Amino acid sequence: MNVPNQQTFRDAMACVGAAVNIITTDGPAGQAGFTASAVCSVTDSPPTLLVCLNRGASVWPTFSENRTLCVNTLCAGQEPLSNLFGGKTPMAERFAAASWQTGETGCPRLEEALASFDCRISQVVSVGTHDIMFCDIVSITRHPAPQGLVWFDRGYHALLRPAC
Ligand SMILES: NC(=O)C1=CN([C@@H]2O[C@H](COP(=O)(O)OP(=O)(O)OC[C@H]3O[C@@H](n4cnc5c(N)ncnc54)[C@H](O)[C@@H]3O)[C@@H](O)[C@H]2O)C=CC1
Ligand SMILES: Cc1cc2nc3c(=O)[nH]c(=O)nc-3n(C[C@H](O)[C@H](O)[C@H](O)COP(=O)(O)O)c2cc1C
Repeated sequence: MNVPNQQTFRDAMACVGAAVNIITTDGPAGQAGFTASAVCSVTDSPPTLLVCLNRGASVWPTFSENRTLCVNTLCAGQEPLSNLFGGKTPMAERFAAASWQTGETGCPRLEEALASFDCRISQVVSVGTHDIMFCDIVSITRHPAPQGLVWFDRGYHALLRPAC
């Protein structure tokens, strides 16, 4: 069997467009957030998302202990915020760059995100380098921004949507 190597996999995945999200948490282990494209709807009954987090990331212990998170889906114009949460920037600097509300779980909810999903982590499955966090959705907030944002071909692209 000819198993593709890491670079072949990444080159192929670069063609798979995905929404850009900032995943936040707050709780006994403190506040943390990171940028994620590996977010997916699992089922609507009960409403459930999954989020994949590299166990080598500095934020991993915080999410692992808090067991709550908020998925904040970004709109066009929020690329600089995505870069801050995707880099090596200190946590206080990441959060200082935007306005936040506190969700029902205590997690920071990004004002003006296209959609925010406030969640409790129900299960965690480790596969290779990543943890798959299955998330029960506690509440949803939406914002009528005119353009979505996708990560495609290693860059950001705005998506115009009809009024909703
Ligand atoms: N799922 C993940 O953990 C992702 C991590 N990233 C991070 O951002 C950096 C830059 O990404 P790109 O500019 O898109 O170029 P890239 O060539 O590093 O990655 C291309 C695509 O491969 C996938 N990918 C990259 N690293 C991965 C990983 N460790 N595990 C699973 N899938 C992965 C993603 O779909 C990504 O868009 C990556 O090297 C990685 O550190 C980016 C996207 C997803
Ligand atoms: C567009 C984009 C998408 C990303 N998607 C993921 C992801 O789905 N899962 C993940 O573990 N890391 C992802 N990353 C990398 C994390 O955002 C980054 O490792 C995180 O900020 C932790 O960095 P730190 O160790 O400096 O705190 C992504 C980065 C970018 C720029």
